[in-house]
Amino acid sequence: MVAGAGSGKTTSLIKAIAHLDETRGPSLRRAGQQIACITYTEVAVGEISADVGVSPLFHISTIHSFLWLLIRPFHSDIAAWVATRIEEKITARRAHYDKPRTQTKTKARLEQEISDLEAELGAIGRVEKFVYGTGSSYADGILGHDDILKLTPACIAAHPLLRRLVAKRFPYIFVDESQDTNPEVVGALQHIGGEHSGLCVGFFGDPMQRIYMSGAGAVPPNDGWAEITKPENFRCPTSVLGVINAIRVPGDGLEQVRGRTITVDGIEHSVVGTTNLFILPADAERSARLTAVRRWLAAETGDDLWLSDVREEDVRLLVLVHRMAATRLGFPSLYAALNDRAPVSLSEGLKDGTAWPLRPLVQQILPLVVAARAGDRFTVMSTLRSECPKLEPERLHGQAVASVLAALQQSLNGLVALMEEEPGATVRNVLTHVRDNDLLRLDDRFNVHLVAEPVDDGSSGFENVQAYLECSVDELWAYRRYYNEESPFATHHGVKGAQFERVLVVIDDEEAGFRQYSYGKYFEYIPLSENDEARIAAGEESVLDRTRRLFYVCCSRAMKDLAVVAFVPDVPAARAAIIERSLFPEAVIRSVEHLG
Ligand SMILES: Nc1ncnc2c1ncn2[C@@H]1O[C@H](COP(=O)(O)OP(=O)(O)OP(=O)(O)O)[C@@H](O)[C@H]1O
Repeated sequence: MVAGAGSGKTTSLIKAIAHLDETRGPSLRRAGQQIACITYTEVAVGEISADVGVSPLFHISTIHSFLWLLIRPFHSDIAAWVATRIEEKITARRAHYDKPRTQTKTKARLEQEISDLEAELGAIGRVEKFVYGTGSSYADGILGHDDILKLTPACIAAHPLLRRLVAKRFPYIFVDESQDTNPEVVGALQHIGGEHSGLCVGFFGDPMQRIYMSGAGAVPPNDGWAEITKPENFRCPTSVLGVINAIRVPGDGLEQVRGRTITVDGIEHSVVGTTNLFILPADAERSARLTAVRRWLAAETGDDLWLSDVREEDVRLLVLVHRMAATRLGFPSLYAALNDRAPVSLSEGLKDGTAWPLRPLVQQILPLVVAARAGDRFTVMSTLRSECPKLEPERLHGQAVASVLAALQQSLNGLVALMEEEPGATVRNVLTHVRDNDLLRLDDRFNVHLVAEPVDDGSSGFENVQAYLECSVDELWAYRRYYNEESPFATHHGVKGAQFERVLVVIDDEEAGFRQYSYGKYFEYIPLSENDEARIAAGEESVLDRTRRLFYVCCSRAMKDLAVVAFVPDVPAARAAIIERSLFPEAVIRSVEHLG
C-alpha cells in the first residue's frame, strides 16, 4: 500500500488484521500460526495492539524484536556471524595500520584495538547464549541494535530452512512505515515472499515520508503483487491539505483529496483549520517569540489550549534539534556539554538518556531521590538492593545489617539534600557523593573524571564529560522533564505516524548543525553549495529532497491548526524567497509586527 499522509495506511493495516482474525483466526490458531505486524517504534506497537486487541494470534512488535525472535534460536549461526564481523573489523584496522601515512600514535591505538578484537574473537567460543541489548559487547554475548538488522537478513539470505520456518510460522507479515525500514530487511521479506506462495507480505508506506537515511523508500513489488493506493487524506483540515499538497508537488506530484471532516447533526462538514507561517529574526529572543506566537494563535483561533504545556492537550512544538527545547526547559549547558563537538554516542544518547555519563543519573540517582523524597521506601530499598555495593551478600557477611542500613540512610539523606537544597551543586558533586559513600556502582569510565585534577586520557568525549560534570543539578532536573516527555516538544523526526490537533513546526537552520537538512536552502533564502548543485544535476538525492520529506511529515501531522515559525538571518530576503515558493498563501505569512 503506497499512499500519502493521513490516508489511513495504518488504519487499513489494523482493519486487515481484524479481518484476518475474523475470517482465518480459527484455522491459524489450530495450525499454531501467527499474524506478524512490524512497526517502527514501541509507541506504535502499543497503539496498534490497543486497536486490534491483545491476542496470541497477533505478533505485533518493532522490527528489531521481530528479527531477534526469528534468529534467537540459531546460536551457532549467530556465533559464526559475530566472528566474521570481528574479523572484518580486524582486517579494516590492519589495512589502516599498513597505510604509509598512518602516524605512530594512531598505530599504537590500532595495535591496542586489534589486540582487544582478537581477545574478543577468542571469547566468542565461550559465549553460552547471545542476548540483545542496546549496545553490543560481543565477548559478553551481547548484540546491539545494528547487529540485529544485519545479522538476521544475512542468515535469512543464507539459509532456506530459516526462510521456510518464517513462512510457516507467520503466513501474514505486515510492515508499517515500510519507507523507513532497512532495505536488507525489506529484501529478506521479499525473498521469503517470493519463494513461498502461501505467504502474504504487506508493506504499508509512503516514500515521501522517508526521513531516515537508512530507509528503503519505495518498495518495488514482486511479480504478481498488487499495489494499493488511497487518494484521500482523512486527517488534515483543508487549509493544511493545501499546504502539504503544495510541498509534495515538486517531489512526486501526488495530490490528495477530501481532508478531515466532522459530522454535525448527521451532516458531514469539511474542517478548514488554520495555517500560518511566521518569519522571524534569528536572534536571542527566539524563546520569547515562540511564546508570543502561541499567544497569537490562541487569540486568532479562539483556542487557549495553544498555550498549554501539558502534553495531553495535544500541542506539539516540533524542533529540528533539541537545543531550543533545552534552552526553554532549562538545561542549555548540559545539552551543549554532551552535544557540541561530542562523539555520536553521547549526542545521540542525550536524546533519550542513554549516553553513558547520563545513565546512572537517569536510571538510578534521580529516581532514587524522587522515591526518597516521596517516602517510597519500597522503590528506595529495591534500587539499593540491586545496585548498592554495600548490600552485596559478600560485603554484608559478618556485619550488623542495622548499622549498614543506618549509614546508608545517612548517605541517602545527604544525596537528597545535595540534589534538592544545595545551591550551586554540580553533577560532579552528586557523582562524587555517590561514589564516596558507595551508594551505587558507577561506570569505570568515570574514574578518570572524578579526581582532583583530571587529565585527558584520550578517551572518547573526554572534554564533553568534563563539561557535563560541571553542570548544575538544576539542569539535571530540567533534563528529566524532557526525557520523561513531560513537555510539548518533539523533534521533526520523532513524530512519524502521529497526529495532533495543534502543530507548531520550528525552523531554525542555525540550530541544526548538520548538513542533511537545510530549510534555508529548501525555501531558497540560503544558496545551494556547489556540491548540492552537482548532486541535483546528477539526479542524486539532495538536501532539498531530504528537507522536503521532513517538512512534509511535520506539516501533515496537524488535525486542526498548523503554524510554522521560521527563524531566519535576514527577514526581508527570506520573506521574498518564501513568497516566491508559493507553498503558503501570502495572506498567512506573518512577521514580528503581528505579534504586537
Ligand atoms: N476510511 C476512513 N474514514 C475516515 N477516517 C479515516 C479513514 N481511514 C483513516 N481515517 C482517520 O484518518 C487519520 C489518519 O489515519 P492513519 O494514521 O491510518 O493514516 P496513515 O496513512 O497511516 O498516516 P501517516 O502516513 O501520515 O502516518 C486517523 O485519524 C484515522 O482515524
